[in-house]
Amino acid sequence: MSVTVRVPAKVNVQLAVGPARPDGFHDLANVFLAVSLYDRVTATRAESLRVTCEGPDADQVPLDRTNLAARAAELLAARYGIAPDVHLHIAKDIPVAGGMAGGSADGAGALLACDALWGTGASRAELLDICAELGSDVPFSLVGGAALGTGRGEHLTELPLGGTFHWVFAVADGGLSTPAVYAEFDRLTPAAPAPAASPGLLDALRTGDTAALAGALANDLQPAALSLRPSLADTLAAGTAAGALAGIVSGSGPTTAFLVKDAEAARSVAAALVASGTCRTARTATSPAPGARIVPA
Ligand SMILES: C[C@](O)(CO)[C@H](O)COP(=O)(O)OP(=O)(O)OC[C@H]1O[C@@H](n2ccc(N)nc2=O)[C@H](O)[C@@H]1O
Ligand SMILES: Nc1ncnc2c1ncn2[C@@H]1O[C@H](COP(=O)(O)OP(=O)(O)OP(=O)(O)O)[C@@H](O)[C@H]1O
Repeated sequence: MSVTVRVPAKVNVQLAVGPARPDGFHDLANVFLAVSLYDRVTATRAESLRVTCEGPDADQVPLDRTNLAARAAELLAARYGIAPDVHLHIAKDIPVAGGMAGGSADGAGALLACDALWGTGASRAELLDICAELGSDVPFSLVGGAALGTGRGEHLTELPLGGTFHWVFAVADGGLSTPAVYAEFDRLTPAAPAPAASPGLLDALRTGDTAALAGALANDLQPAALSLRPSLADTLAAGTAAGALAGIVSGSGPTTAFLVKDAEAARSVAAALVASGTCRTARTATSPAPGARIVPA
């Protein structure tokens, strides 16, 4: 018997970052939006815990116990006093180390798949608790849609969304380390103010107003990502020159996200980005997208 779960990537439409806390994390006002790029995690009973991965970036994914999918299985099994004997297969479509929460998606996906496979019957609150232990972005991968993350991003308030948003993602060569980007933020921002969500941005999401959302996109980690990877400025310029309403570094980068008017604009901006030679590839996607869901057999 197998259980397959589909889990979306995310883009941060606002990422307000406060000063470093004593525990090394940063308080955030993190407005997450799930987008229609998905990983699939399949859990199958096995003799022992094993992870495999397929997809264009599969060679960059660790297959040992550091994989967030493996860690999710171990945490759930430990909580219920069972052996984490499961084969987790990841069909990876979300760019790796791209600031789109790909590893987090696999953690949330494995958790939901193992819960169903083992019949543990964990409550939603317990699953969210395990997600928060796995990583700051993991609870949102379970929930999907749109949400404001506070604390280190793990405390979620779901947000209403009034329409469909069209995106183009320019995938860069190589990844950026999330801790390195936060450390660069600390170096560049000696006195960061307390983070707060922008009322204008929340209104734009609620009313589905693409132009207003384009004007409100904001990522406090963008200067740090650009400092570590200056060539991202060329990608941002190429996307806006091609007709995107706005461009932004996605989370800790190096993927850049472009908000566009409609599906046709998405196709032409993606083609122009690839032709510009400033990215490895470009993907189109829409919001909203649902959180982690079991795929019917
Ligand atoms: C950049 C974002 O993707 C935006 O959603 C997240 O804030 C990062 O979330 P994540 O990858 O799930 O991060 P975690 O696995 O929890 O933490 C990895 C590292 O990122 C830094 N980190 C992460 C979240 C946070 N609020 N403050 C931080 O400083 C810390 O150095 C931490 O050791
Ligand atoms: N299932 C997984 N898929 C991809 N990377 C994983 C996974 N589990 C652990 N990792 C490790 O996590 C690192 C970050 O990968 P990931 O794709 O999650 O980055 P990200 O999208 O930038 O994350 P975030 O947006 O949450 O900061 C990888 O370099 C890899 O070593």
